[in-house]
Amino acid sequence: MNPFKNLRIAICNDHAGYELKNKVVEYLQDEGVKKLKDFGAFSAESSDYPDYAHPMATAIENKEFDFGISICGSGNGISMTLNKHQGIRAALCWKPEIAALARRHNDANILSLPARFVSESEALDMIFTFFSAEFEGGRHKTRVDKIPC
Ligand SMILES: O=C(CO)[C@H](O)[C@H](O)[C@H](O)COP(=O)(O)O
Repeated sequence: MNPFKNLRIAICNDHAGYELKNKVVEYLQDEGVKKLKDFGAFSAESSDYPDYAHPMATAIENKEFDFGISICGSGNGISMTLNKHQGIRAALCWKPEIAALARRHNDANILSLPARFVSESEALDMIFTFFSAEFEGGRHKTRVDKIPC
């Protein structure tokens, strides 16, 4: 089953995530994703992740996209920025099991990847796993509903 064909996915990165982002874009296009928008950065020159993360988060909050993928060196700075937005649950993941749980238990709407700590194939595995998993609801919904402050 192709988990991407009905999805509108946004992607953002900083310089540290630029190379991996290009591989991810190629992968998603090959898989026939319904809609894909790259919010930048568009080069490996030093840049500031909030400049790309905030516009992507706003577009997801405005329902222009179903999900996002964010990539920086450690994955932390970009996740911290995205999670300032009320409608965003960005999950920093480093192995497929955690990516699946981010969807199943946390209803994450952004998969955040640490480009300097995962290989391309690990990243693509996580992407496939994340988008193949579904939120389980139930007790997890009760908890997720308590997150906003
Ligand atoms: O913000 C980060 C850490 O949370 C990202 O990993 C950045 O990509 C990283 O800090 C960039 O570091 P650099 O030394 O400016 O390349």
